[in-house]
Amino acid sequence: MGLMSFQANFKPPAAVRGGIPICFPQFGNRGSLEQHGFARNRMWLIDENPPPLHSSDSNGKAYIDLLLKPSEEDLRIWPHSFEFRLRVALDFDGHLIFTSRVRNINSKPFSFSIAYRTYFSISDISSEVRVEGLETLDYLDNLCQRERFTEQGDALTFESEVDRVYLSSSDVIAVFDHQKKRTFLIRKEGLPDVVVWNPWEKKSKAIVDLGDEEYKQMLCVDGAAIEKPVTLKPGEEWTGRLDLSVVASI
Ligand SMILES: O=P(O)(O)OC[C@H]1O[C@@H](O)[C@H](O)[C@@H](O)[C@@H]1O
Repeated sequence: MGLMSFQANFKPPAAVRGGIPICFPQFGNRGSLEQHGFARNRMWLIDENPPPLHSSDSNGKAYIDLLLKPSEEDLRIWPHSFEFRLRVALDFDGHLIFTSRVRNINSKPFSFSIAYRTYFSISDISSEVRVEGLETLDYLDNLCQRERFTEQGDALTFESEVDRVYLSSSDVIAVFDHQKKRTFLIRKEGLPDVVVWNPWEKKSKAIVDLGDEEYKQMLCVDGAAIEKPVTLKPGEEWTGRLDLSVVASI
């Protein structure tokens, strides 16, 4: 379901162009950190003994638990101690489920943004793909200095670069691919916003780890919490969940 660029660079600390990098604790350049925050550029540890999750997050699934804690260097640029636990699970029906838990282990509150940057592999962005679930929503357009607009169309189709944050969406979004006769379903909890990004022709040429033509076969649709950052008091924990699946469509 996911796209991995043929030009992707797998050498840390660069983020990988494809898959599902996690943008945390900042989205884009809305803060002083590197673009999309540092989490996607770090090595996560395998969490051998995570605090228990709800049984529905484990039963009948294959899963791995990952853990990110800030390094000394991270704390210098973002002085907030946290534990970010991520469970990546696959169930028998092919649902890929990401359960994130961010805990404040500091003595002061902090706020963060998060997005699961999800690269979907599609047949052809300009003729075969539409996104449903964003109709009538307000969005911030990154191509117009984050100005706020309201989505007018019935479903979102694509004919040029798109870089938007849709606000307060429903918890199910669908990406239809007519040629491949399949639909990606994005179900989310705790993630009110949805980012839609495709760099289109000109910008793709400027992105070194994306082939010049690869924008045609990719679409990013990210479950996210951006407009209203999440604030955690000392000891508090936030949970967010993203469930991705594919169904056949006509
Ligand atoms: O190249 P990156 O860091 O993965 O980001 C890709 C794009 O992600 C979008 O969400 C940003 O609004 C763009 O500005 C950015 O170019």
